[in-house]
Amino acid sequence: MLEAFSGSDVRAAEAPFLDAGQGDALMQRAAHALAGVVVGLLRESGRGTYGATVVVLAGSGNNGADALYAGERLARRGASVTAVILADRVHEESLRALERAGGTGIRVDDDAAPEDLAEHAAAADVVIDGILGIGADGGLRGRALRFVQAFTAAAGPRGTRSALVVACDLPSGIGVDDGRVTGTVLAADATVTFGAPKPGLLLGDGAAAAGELNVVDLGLSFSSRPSVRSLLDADVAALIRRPTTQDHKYSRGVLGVAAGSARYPGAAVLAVGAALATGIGMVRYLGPEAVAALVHQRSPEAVASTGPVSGARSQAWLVGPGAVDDDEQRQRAADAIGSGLPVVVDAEALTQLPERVGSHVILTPHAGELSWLLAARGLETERADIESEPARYALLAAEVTGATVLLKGFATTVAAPSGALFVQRDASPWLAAAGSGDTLSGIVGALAASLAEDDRAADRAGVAREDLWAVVAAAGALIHGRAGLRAAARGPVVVSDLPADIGPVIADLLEECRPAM
Ligand SMILES: NC(=O)C1=CN([C@@H]2O[C@H](COP(=O)(O)OP(=O)(O)OC[C@H]3O[C@@H](n4cnc5c(N)ncnc54)[C@H](OP(=O)(O)O)[C@@H]3O)[C@@H](O)[C@H]2O)[C@@H](O)CC1
Ligand SMILES: [K+]
Repeated sequence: MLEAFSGSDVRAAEAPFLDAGQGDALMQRAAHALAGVVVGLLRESGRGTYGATVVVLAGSGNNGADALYAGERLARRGASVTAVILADRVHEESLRALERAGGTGIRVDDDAAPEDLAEHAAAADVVIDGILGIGADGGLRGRALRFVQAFTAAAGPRGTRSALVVACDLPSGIGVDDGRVTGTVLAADATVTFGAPKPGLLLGDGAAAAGELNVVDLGLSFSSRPSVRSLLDADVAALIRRPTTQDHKYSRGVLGVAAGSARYPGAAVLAVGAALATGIGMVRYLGPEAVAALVHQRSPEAVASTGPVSGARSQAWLVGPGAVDDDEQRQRAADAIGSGLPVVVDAEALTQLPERVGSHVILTPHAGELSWLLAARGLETERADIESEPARYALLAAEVTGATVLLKGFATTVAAPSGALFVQRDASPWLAAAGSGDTLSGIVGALAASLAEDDRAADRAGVAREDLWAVVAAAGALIHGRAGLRAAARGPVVVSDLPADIGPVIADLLEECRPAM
């Protein structure tokens, strides 16, 4: 699991080392790891370190020092290293170390035009961004801002430029703790972050600016809970409940699905198909006969009924997808939410939510639905506000409803009422299509049903019991995103074909994490 800690948490964790006089040792470890990543990237790109041109951008703080010491190491391996000092002050010892190793330092003053140096940097093999680290306060300003703008104009945007940009700790210009980019940012191809990822590397525009994330373990220990977490494959594999020889269809999990309506029958087909592909013992479908007939064409194993929730024994429920203008589906949604069982509440069923529920109720709104949900509780917000600060509003919604909130988007944000926050960025942009959310809710519903009676699930996932449903939702987002990526490798994603990719995604996760025999 990637666990991000705020800048102040990292400083607190670092304090005992500084008190013990080990600050320089930490810095050297950071520089060593940073240089190692640069060497690896140069090797991968076929350029090699010897003779490579490297430009180190150095700000006034220790972030600049890390980058300069990394430059020193690269100079010792034969790279031609130039440091561009973009502040009045610089960590002098690290600059001298670089110069002793054969590198050159250039101090940029306020009168200097940054264009020529920016062109030199744009033509380099590697640019190391040591302008701002966790000491960043607001967006880039002054000389650093002018230089980054000139560099971007000369080099072109990431993806088209020839120089590889490697961010030291974090890309300069992102909010350390929220990932917000209010002005200019130096988007990186790779980020080497020290001690722990910072929240800004997992959230919003900051995550996009970070490129490939490398986390360097400095042996820091944290007393606080992480601000944000992202599940990795091994976490999802550990969470998934594998069938045993003792299992039968009921013990593997039964998901009740009250989805679809005369107006939107397809949502039921998509949700049921995705749930079955995720791997459960049974789906009980509740809804109109005509919709059930359609569900059966695609998923003949679903057990269908037109009856109420009370007559359909399940371990978890999924309510809402496509259930529009249908009083019976509305009633089923209300009953399922009140059942005490884990329940995924999507789309239309969000209107059935009582004032307060528990974390076993998993809401899956998009930004527009979340805006409505908050407004219904007296909290007026624009959809655009939610899109620019998804974590903040998902947490707010979890706090005021008591539910687990999965906010849909390219990055999926999951907030628990405890304040725990998960972000998953596993999706393909091709997944932004009608019906995609129905498949996501089916996956999350299936995971919830299979884990509802599994007392060890939270331990396996490494989270507090109260945050289990947030992990389940985040795991669903990972599986959904991976299925989308798999499908997109063949071309534009057809959502009704997505279940065919869910099974192989789960097989890959389990295979990769199979314990050695
Ligand atoms: N913690 C750890 O475990 C370890 C930390 N390590 C490293 O230390 C780094 C943190 O170093 P740090 O504290 O010196 O802060 P850092 O970000 O380099 O510089 C801040 C200075 O920049 C300036 N400035 C601020 N905002 C600005 C803006 N918007 N635009 C322009 N300038 C701005 C401001 O200076 P001022 O302008 O006030 O003179 C401020 O003082 C950390 O990221 C990691 O790399 C590792 O070595 C090992 C282990
Ligand atoms: K940086």
